[in-house]
Amino acid sequence: MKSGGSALSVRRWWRSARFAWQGVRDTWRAQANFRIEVTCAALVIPVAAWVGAPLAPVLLACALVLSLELINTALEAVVDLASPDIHPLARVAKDAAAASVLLASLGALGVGVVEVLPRLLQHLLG
Ligand SMILES: Nc1ncnc2c1ncn2[C@@H]1O[C@H](COP(=O)(O)OP(=O)(O)OP(=O)(O)O)[C@@H](O)[C@H]1O
Repeated sequence: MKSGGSALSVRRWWRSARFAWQGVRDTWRAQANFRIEVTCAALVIPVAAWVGAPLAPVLLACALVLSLELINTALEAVVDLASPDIHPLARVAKDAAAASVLLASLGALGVGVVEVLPRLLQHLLG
């Protein structure tokens, strides 16, 4: 891990952003769940804006789910590297990481049900 150079270096920041974007692309290719979550976010955010729902909780919920899916993918890769064979600790690590995504997804669903769904129904029916 290199952290030298000025904190204000645009070149350093751009280099880090390119690596981060590569992580998003790798996860998009490898993880069907990530593709589903990105699709849900891309649908829900414009709908939330359209019906006048508060955008901050919706954006935060989407960011949380996608971020945890990226971390879950990173952890799976590290576990597969460190423990290609079956090991109880590898199972604990992978299951806990998967549980974090599940919990965030349930929270995001709750935000959608509380903040977006009633306004959407009002727009469509009212
Ligand atoms: N090395 C291992 N040792 C023990 N159990 C493992 C190991 N690798 C995977 N598992 C078990 O199998 C499950 C699925 O693991 P896998 O690596 O296939 O993730 P996945 O199906 O790609 O998960 P996700 O849907 O979150 O991407 C894990 O949650 C864990 O319970």
